[in-house]
Amino acid sequence: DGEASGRPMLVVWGVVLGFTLTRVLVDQGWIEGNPLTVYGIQYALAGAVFLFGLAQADRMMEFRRLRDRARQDKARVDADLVVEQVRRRLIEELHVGIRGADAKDVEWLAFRRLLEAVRSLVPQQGSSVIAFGYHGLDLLLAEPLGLKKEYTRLLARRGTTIKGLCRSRKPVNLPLEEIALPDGGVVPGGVFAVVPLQVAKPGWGVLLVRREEGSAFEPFELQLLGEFAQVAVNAADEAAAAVDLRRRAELDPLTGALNRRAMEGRLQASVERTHAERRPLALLFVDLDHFKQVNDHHGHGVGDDCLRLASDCIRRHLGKDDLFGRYGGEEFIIVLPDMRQDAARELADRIREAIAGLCVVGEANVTFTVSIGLASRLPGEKSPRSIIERADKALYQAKRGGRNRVQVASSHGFGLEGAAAEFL
Ligand SMILES: Nc1nc2c(ncn2[C@@H]2O[C@H](COP(=O)(O)OP(=O)(O)OP(=O)(O)O)[C@@H](O)[C@H]2O)c(=O)[nH]1
Repeated sequence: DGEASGRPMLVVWGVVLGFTLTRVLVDQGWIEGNPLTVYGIQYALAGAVFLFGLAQADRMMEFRRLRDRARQDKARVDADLVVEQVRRRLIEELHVGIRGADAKDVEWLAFRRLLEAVRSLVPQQGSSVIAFGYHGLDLLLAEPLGLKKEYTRLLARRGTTIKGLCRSRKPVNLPLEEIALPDGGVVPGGVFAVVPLQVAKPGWGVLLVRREEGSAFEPFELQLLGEFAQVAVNAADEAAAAVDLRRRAELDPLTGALNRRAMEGRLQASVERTHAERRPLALLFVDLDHFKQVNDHHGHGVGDDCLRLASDCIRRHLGKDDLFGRYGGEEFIIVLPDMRQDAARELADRIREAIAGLCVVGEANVTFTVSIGLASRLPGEKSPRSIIERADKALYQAKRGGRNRVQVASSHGFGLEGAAAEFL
């Protein structure tokens, strides 16, 4: 550039030099004077000054252009840096925040983190994540506090449109008019960035980001939202898979009951908690009667079916805080925290009766029964071992007493007879 603007100046200075020589020759009388030979030097100098000014203006403009471009580049780099920082923070938070979280909280936590991240990146009036059938959840709604109602209404009115847009799997702008409802509520309006979540079918999910009407999201914003949503979905998928793996490692594959190791850990915690809170706890030892005969007469497959049926039946009788584990081949333990002995006995009887009514349908219809030993945590008792021992003894008595019955353990001989029988 410098070379290009320098060339005309060189020519002009050459012309000035030429006219200076001509003037000298005129002054010496060697050539004839006329306006060109006498004043040519002034014309050439004026031209030189004009061209110099032009070149300077050019340089100035070029300088401004470069400065503006540098500013834009810096702004872009700064913005990219902010995006990367937020992305890194989101990944870290997802990694730390949802690992080890309760299985039921994993998705919700991941999407709350996502909403916080996009709020700091994309100017908006509010955002929410809505997902159906994701990881087996009916409906998952993560939204800023206090806006649950609005988003629920939005879903009721615009759910089909939003779901339809999710099919394209690409983030898009969706302008929506606000709807005033007869009950005084409103369905929020504005421009919505509809960002489909890549979740396994038949589930579907969307990140919705709202802005005032007339301020559509730029393509780079939509792309950013799509990328961040994907980061959160991946993290939620991984965390849910890890939870699933942990859960499976605790379950008995045949019956789906807790395996013995997991059961012992949970039982210990449950006994300690009820001891600390001075609450009752009942434990049932359940054993299938004459199970060897079932196996011998009908085969191991039918025996397995009996174990599965009995387990499903027991589970149907339990609450969400009760524990159910397979303790041995055909032995199960049921832990009923916060349940007094009377109630536990009634429950045990209901389970016994229900199992007696089961039937494995096959070549022969096989019915079977269970015997149950019941023991309660005694006041002051904080270890599961003695409770299991008592329940086991009671089970033995139930077997000796003719099977298909519930036997309540006696607390005699455990040195706790004197303690208040407050849980019994
Ligand atoms: N089909 C099947 N059988 C099992 C499994 N685990 C243990 N068993 C069988 O369970 C039977 C337990 O028999 P026993 O301990 O003699 O007791 P029982 O025949 O049930 O007699 P009582 O308990 O005295 O009523 C054995 O035959 C085991 O082979 C299993 O996973 N599947």
